[in-house]
Parts: sequence; C-alpha cells; structure tokens
Amino acid sequence: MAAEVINGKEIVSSIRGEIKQEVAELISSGTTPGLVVIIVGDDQASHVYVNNKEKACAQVGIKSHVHRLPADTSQEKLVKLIHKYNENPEFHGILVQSPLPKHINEEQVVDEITPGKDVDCFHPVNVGNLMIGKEGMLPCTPAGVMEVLKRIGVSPAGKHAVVVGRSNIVGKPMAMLLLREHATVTICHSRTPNLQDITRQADILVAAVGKANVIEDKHVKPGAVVIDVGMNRNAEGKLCGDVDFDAVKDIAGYITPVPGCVGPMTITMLLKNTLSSARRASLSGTAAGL
Ligand SMILES: Nc1nc2c(c(=O)[nH]1)N[C@@H](CN(C=O)c1ccc(C(=O)N[C@@H](CCC(=O)O)C(=O)O)cc1)CN2
Repeated sequence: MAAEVINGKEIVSSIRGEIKQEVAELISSGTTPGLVVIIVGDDQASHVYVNNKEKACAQVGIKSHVHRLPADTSQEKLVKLIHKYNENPEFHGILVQSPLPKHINEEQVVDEITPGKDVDCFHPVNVGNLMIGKEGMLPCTPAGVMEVLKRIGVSPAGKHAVVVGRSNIVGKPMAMLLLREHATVTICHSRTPNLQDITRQADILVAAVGKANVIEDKHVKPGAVVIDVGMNRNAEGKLCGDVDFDAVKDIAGYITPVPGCVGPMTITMLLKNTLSSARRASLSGTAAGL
C-alpha cells in the first residue's frame, strides 16, 4: 500500500496560527517578540531561507530585523554586532545563518550569543541542557520533526528510531529528542557498514545525510514513518531530499515531501523559540537571558 504523504503545509499553517494568537496576547501584555537574523555572504540558498524567516515573522506578528553583511565581513565585526543585540531588550532571539564564509569560525561566533537568546539552540549551554533533558530551547529542525510526529499521531515510545546523519545541527540533537520520547535510537553515518540492515529495522527513519536519494526502497521497512530532512539539488537542479521519494512512497507508512514539510517546520520552530524567549523575558522583566 502507498504511504500517506504528510501534509506539511497544513501542519505548518495550523502551528503558525497558534503562534500568531500567542504573539498577539504577548503584545497586548506589553512585549513584542523580536528576532534578529544575521547573514554573511552571498550563498543564494541561505538568502532564500532568511527571506522566508523574515516573511514568517511578519506572518505571525514577530518583529524581525535582518542584517545582510558582505562576504568579507570580519569575525570581529560580526561578534560586535552579536554583543550589541545581546544587550538590546527589544530582541529576544539572535540567529546567525549557517554556513558562514570560510574565514569566520562559526563555533566561536555561536559562543558569543547569550544562551537565552540562542533561538537556534546551537550554543554549548543549550546543547548541554538538551543532553540532560533540562527544559529550554530546542533546535529547530529536530524539534520540527518531533512536532510532525506528534501531529500525525505517531508516538516514538517503544519504537526503534534510526537517524541517518550525525551533524551537530540535526543528527545528534534529533537522536536526543527521540530518546527523550522513549524511542530506542540508533545513529548511522557514512562509515556505518551495511546501512540497509539497520535502517530496515526502523519504525521511524530520519534521513539527515545531505545527499540526494541515499535512502532507497531497500533501506525501508514496510509501513515505516520516513522523515526526510535533506535539502539537495538533483542533476536537473530540482530541489530534492535524501530519500528517493518515488521508490520509498510505495513501501513506507508515512513519508514527508521535499519541499514542503521539514524546511517550513524548521522556520516554524524558530518562531516558537522566539516567542518562548520573549515570554520568558516578559515574565522576568528583563531581556532574554540577561
Ligand atoms: N542558523 C541556522 N542556519 C541553518 C539552519 C538553521 O536551522 N539555523 N538550517 C539550514 C537552513 N534552513 C534554516 O535556516 C532552512 C532550510 C530550508 C528551509 C525551507 O523552508 N525549505 C523549503 C524549500 C525552500 C526552497 O525553495 O529552496 C522546503 O523544504 O519546503 C527552511 C530553512 C541550514 N542553515
């Protein structure tokens, strides 16, 4: 039987509707959530994502400010800008779009963001909190995947979840979030021998490799939930995920489309994190994390 293609647009629209209402309530209590996005360089895809973040903020009533900096911007200048927004109580979230130009040390830059305003959840303090299960900001893409599972009524508890990919942004935190929801989790990567022997055991299979069509029909157990985090261009320049959608859709129970699900969910979770940060600031009477 063919898989149910997860309607990402419907899920995104419903969550953004909820966020819009909560933002309006916060604004009426005197706090307008604010997000600053910093992008350095000319990476075209990154500019598309940042434009989408700006539009999404406007859609739900979050104030946003985007700094589009030239590719030769120094690390020192970037860090100074971050420090300025760390101190600015009107902005509750700070995000530096990745990737950065090669001359900038991304890890050092992220370390300069006040953890309370780190709406990407990339700062080591927030990564540590995620590891020990402390309440706080969750990384946007993995949080988006968890929200999709929740909205389609799939509980990870007691299931075997296999994550293919071990990046700091997606693979590792994804495994943590699934573990937190009581899945038995396996992480696979480029040096995993006999990949299909493991992925075929997955009730929930998350593909986060960054390479088109790595997951084929032979990798999937019949009826599995297949979540595609990939964002690649195929030989014809068409956007596609890590999963060979046409082959896998006849085997899986559920499958996410690319484009149209995990990407927009990532941005939706960014809105949610910015709202939470603003709410925390409003409750404590200080700027987030100060
Ligand atoms: N600071 C960050 N940098 C990056 C992140 C991140 O979470 N924080 N993730 C990715 C890029 N990304 C968000 O920034 C992102 C990628 C894709 C989409 C998206 O909506 N994709 C659409 C298709 C868009 C298109 O037409 O190209 C979809 O899947 O439907 C949103 C966000 C790396 N950098």
